[in-house]
Amino acid sequence: MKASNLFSPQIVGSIEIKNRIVMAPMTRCRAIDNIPNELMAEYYTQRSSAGLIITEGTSPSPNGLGYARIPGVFSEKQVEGWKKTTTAVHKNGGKIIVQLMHSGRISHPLNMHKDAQILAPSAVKAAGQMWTDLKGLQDFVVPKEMTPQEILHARTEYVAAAENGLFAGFDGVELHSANGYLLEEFLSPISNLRKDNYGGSVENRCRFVIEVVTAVANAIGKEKTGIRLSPYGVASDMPHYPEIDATYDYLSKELNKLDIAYIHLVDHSAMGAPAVPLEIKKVIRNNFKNTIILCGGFDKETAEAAIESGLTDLVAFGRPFINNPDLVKRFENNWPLSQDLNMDLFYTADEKGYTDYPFYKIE
Ligand SMILES: Cc1cc2nc3c(=O)[nH]c(=O)nc-3n(C[C@H](O)[C@H](O)[C@H](O)COP(=O)(O)O)c2cc1C
Repeated sequence: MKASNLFSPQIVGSIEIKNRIVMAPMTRCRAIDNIPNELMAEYYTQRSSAGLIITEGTSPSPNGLGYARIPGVFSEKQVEGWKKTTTAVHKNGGKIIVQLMHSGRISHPLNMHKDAQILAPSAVKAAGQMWTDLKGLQDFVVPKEMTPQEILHARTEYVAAAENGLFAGFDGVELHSANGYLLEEFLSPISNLRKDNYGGSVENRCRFVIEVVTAVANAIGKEKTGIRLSPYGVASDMPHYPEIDATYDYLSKELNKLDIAYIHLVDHSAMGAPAVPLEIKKVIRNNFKNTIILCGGFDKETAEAAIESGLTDLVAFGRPFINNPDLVKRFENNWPLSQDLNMDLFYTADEKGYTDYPFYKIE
C-alpha cells in the first residue's frame, strides 16, 4: 500500500506544521460574553494533533460580533482568554491560527452590544434569519452603508486584532473573506452597490480586502497572514454574479504579489451548496505561489488524492474534527471515524456535543 501523503511536515509561511491536516474554522458559540474560556481551551487542545488549527470566527470589533456567544479578540479580557487556548495547544505540540471574522450584515442587534453598529458596504439586507438567545430566530436587518471613515476604521480594527492575536500567542491570522461576511460582502456586486472607489469594477470591489490584507501583513508579517475565500459560495445570501471568475482571478494575483502565507479555499458542495468549478480552483492555484488549503467534504482518501494531484498543499477538515477529536490518529491507523455527529449541539453553550466526543479505543 502506498504511504499516505498526509503526514509529512510542512512549512506554511513561517509556521512549521507536523502534518498536512488542518482543522477548519468552526463557530461553536461557547464564548459566553464573547470571551474565550477554559472549555474552549480544552476543546482545541483535544484536537491539537492537527498540523494546524484555525479557530472559529473571532471578531476584530464590537461591530463584528453578529452571532450569539462568538469570541472577539479586541479587548484585554478576550486576549487573556485566548492565551489559555494558545498555551495549552502549544504545550501539546500543536499550531493555531486565529480566524478574524467581522460578520458585517450577517448580524442581529440582539446579539450585539447596544452601542455596536451593523455595517456593510451597502444598505442591502441579507435574506434569511439568524439565531438570537433572547428571541430565537430573527430576520436579518438592513445594515448601515459604511462611510469612508468607517471603512478606514474597520481596517484599523483588523490590524489591532491581528496584533492582539499574536500577543495572545497565536501563530498567525486568517482573514475571513468567505461565506458572506464583511470582507466577502465587498467582493460581490450584489451586496456591494457602492459608487465610490470601493464598488463597481473588479479592482474596486477587491480594494477593501486587499487593503486589509496589506495592512495586517505589514503589521504582523506576511508569513503569518492567510486568507479564506469562497468563490461560488452561496452561504449567507451570496448569489452568483457574472464576474466571479474575473474577481477571483484578479484577487488571487494581487494576493500573490503580497506574498502572504496561504489561501484557504472553501467548497461547500458537501453541505448542499452548488459545486465550486474545478477551473476556478486551478486558476487560484496557478496564480498563487504559496500554500493552498482546500476545505469541504474531504475524507482521508479524497484528501490524499487532492494533494497528489497538485491542486492543494494542505486539506482542512471541519465536521470530522467535531466528533473525532483524534482525527489525525484515526487517519494514521486507519481506525473508523465516529458516525454520531450531533448537529443540534453545534451552537449550544456547554460541553455537551463539544468536549465530550470520545477518543478512539481499541477493544
Ligand atoms: C458548526 C460549523 C461552524 C462553522 N463555522 C465557520 C467559521 O466560523 N468560519 C468559517 O470560515 N467557516 C465555518 N464553517 C465552515 C467550515 O470551516 C468548513 O468549511 C465546512 O464545515 C466544510 O468542511 P467539512 O465538509 O470538512 O465539514 C463552519 C462549519 C460548521 C459545521
